[in-house]
Amino acid sequence: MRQGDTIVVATKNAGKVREFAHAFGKLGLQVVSMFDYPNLPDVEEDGLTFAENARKKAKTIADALGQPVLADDSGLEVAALDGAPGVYSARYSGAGATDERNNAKLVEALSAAADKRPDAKDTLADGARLLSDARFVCALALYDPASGKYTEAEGYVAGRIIDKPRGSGGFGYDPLFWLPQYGRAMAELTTEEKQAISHRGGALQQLLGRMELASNG
Ligand SMILES: O=c1[nH]c(=O)c2ncn([C@@H]3O[C@H](COP(=O)(O)OP(=O)(O)OP(=O)(O)O)[C@@H](O)[C@H]3O)c2[nH]1
Ligand SMILES: [Mg+2]
Repeated sequence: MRQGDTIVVATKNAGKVREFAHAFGKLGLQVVSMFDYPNLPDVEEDGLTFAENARKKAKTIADALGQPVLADDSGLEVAALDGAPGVYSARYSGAGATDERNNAKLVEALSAAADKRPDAKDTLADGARLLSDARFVCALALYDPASGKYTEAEGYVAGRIIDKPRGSGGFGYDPLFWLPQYGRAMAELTTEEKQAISHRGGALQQLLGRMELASNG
């Protein structure tokens, strides 16, 4: 990829588009997403892993457009829920899921069991309860239809789920994702700060390294 080039990201998530536009913008690359292309096929995200779904989204859209495409499949794994909602994070609260409904369902699911667990006794200064350990996972896949090859990367960030939302940045579960080492929720970080520590930022750093290696032969 060269300065001034465009990179296609196979996503319909405005929060992801914002984060990718920020990251690639710093490299002089412009991001376009599925919002910019009408008539693209729908991709059924039926994989059992983030990586599988990311590969499927990238390949379906890359084959349709006849050019390389990047896809992101990501989600939240909550320890007290045995890793749920995981690959179902976007649809956790069922048909017509929204970030608000997903967050409400998460707090409800955790609050019920929280009293029984020692790791759920901690509270923040404002009285918010820390309900469970959790992590965000992000799998990235870049597919090039000309070579038939994938370049892939995965990133993680650990935190804890709180029972009262904080901050207005980011998207999804960010207001409930407490970062003990920063003393803030993910939604209280700027895009720049989130990029530096997030699952998506980490995966992207790794992917860029692999793309450079690939293009250097
Ligand atoms: O608080 C969050 N901060 C993040 O940084 C983050 N990254 C992922 N998620 C959650 O996981 C789902 C992804 O599911 P997902 O990868 O299928 O994406 P999506 O369906 O929203 O869009 P698309 O890219 O598939 O079009 C999202 O909807 C969110 O609920 C996040 N939540
Ligand atoms: Mg999706």
